[in-house]
Amino acid sequence: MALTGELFIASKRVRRDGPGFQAVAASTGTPLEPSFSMAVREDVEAAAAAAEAAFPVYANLPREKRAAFLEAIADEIDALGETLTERAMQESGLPHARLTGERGRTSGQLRLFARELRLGEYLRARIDHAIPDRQPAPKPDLRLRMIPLGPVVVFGASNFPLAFSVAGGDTASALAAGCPVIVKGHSAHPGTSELVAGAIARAVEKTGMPAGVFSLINGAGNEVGSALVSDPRVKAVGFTGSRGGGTALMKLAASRPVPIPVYAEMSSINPVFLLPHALEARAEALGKAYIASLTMGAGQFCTNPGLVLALESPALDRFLAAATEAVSGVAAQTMLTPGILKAYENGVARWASAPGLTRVAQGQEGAASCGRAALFTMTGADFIADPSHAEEVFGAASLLVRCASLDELLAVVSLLEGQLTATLHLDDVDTETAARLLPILERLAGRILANGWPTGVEVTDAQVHGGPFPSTADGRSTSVGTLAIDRFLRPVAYQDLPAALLPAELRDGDAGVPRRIDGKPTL
Ligand SMILES: NC(=O)C1=CN([C@@H]2O[C@H](COP(=O)(O)OP(=O)(O)OC[C@H]3O[C@@H](n4cnc5c(N)ncnc54)[C@H](O)[C@@H]3O)[C@@H](O)[C@H]2O)C=CC1
Ligand SMILES: O=C(O)CCC(=O)C(=O)O
Repeated sequence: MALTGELFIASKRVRRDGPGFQAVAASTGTPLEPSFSMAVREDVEAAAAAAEAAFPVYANLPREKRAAFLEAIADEIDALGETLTERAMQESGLPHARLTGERGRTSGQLRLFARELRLGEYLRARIDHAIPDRQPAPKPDLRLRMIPLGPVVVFGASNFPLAFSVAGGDTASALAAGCPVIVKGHSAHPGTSELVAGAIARAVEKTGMPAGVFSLINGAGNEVGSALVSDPRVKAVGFTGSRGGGTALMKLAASRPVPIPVYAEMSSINPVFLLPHALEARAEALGKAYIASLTMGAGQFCTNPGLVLALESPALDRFLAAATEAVSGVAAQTMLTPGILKAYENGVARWASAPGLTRVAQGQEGAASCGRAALFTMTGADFIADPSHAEEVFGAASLLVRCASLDELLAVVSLLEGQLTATLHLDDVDTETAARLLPILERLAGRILANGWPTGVEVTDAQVHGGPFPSTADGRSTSVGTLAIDRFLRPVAYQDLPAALLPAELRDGDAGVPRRIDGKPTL
């Protein structure tokens, strides 16, 4: 399937003849064909106008039609097969197996949202019948359901060119909610983006969706993204990327005449707690598993275990010895972009020159495009003196904090910012310590794991991939799993409306969706 380098405005290919840009092969830096069009102001305008025009039609389609559209996108993505995987490999430097899995995850989550639409539970339909003779005043008839917000802008993420990009979780959940989507493509993988955008455009055509339901816009710098977030027709933003980028967009969205929500997933160091008995029982195995999680995908996961906390003990020395040995054997890995590699190397250099931090191990050297894994340690007391080292170093670098006591460990935890995950390694005998930590971790993170590693996010109903700031902009939501749909919905109550004006799900009789009627759950 030949790439054309065009944008997609209202599901149609559009070429811009001005200066373009090329992707580069992540592993060699060699430019890849073709040249990609860069959007101009009119493209932002056209995409926003088309999304606004599509919104009332798309939002009010029967749920079954939107479900069929999501499934058609999934089928088109699956049909791209190796063409998609190979281009994503070239552009991202990520390995074949990872991208094959990510392709399946991408189509899988679209199908999961189709199921969510059919279930209808997300509508939170509620009916409180009127009581006209209630004293001292009659009770009105009230009915509630969730409705979509309006056009959504999604920023494709560099580190998941499929599952968090053009047809990734943000797009799938926004489309499921009934919101048209304008994607700001990531310049690191424009070919991958074009292939997926083509799949969405074909699904739009095949299922008869309004064309403005989808656009893909590329652009250099921040101009196009800022223009999209500032457009009054845009009603919400999904973003995965840097803390600087995410907070800039939050500020921009908050300073609009009509502010809008930004669901930004930004930085997280995902603390891992090695509780004493678990550490004693399996120090070496934990050390090895830690490094496997840390170095997966060159450490370019926001769920990467960037901080490990444990109490000083001989078992901790054994853990560290095993982790050190494992890191030393890790081959350098291609990083996503030269910018991300540079940011990683700067982060590692900052740690290496910081007083109190010791680099205990490095991975093997590699090509110029590759990042080397790195393992650092420091004491709890030094961390408390300078907690700035808790800032995310995006890549395969991690910090082990050796604490003198549980109180010191708790003092370290109290200095941490919001996290996507917190992990406990524990045995039965550690339960009391874990129980002390648990309420603290609930306040700290969106997902709490026991005896596992935080990388790899299962896409399910009960998933939370979110957490307090700065792991995300709004810890009340998740960007993975079916609850992600909530970000793009708002409740509307209908008081005393005649049945003919009510949406089907709120009329009396069997509506085929779970509802709460006069305080009682149905279905
Ligand atoms: N924690 C995480 O999940 C991730 C963190 N990162 C961090 O971000 C760094 C840079 O990676 P990128 O993927 O390029 O992220 P980025 O945040 O620099 O860019 C992501 C997207 O947002 C846009 N953008 C960024 N700042 C903007 C602004 N002020 N106004 C308008 N648009 C803006 C960019 O054009 C791009 O499309 C990495 O080195 C890493 O530190 C990157 C990916 C994931
Ligand atoms: O670990 C995963 O599957 C998702 C991680 C993620 O969201 C990210 O790295 O941006």
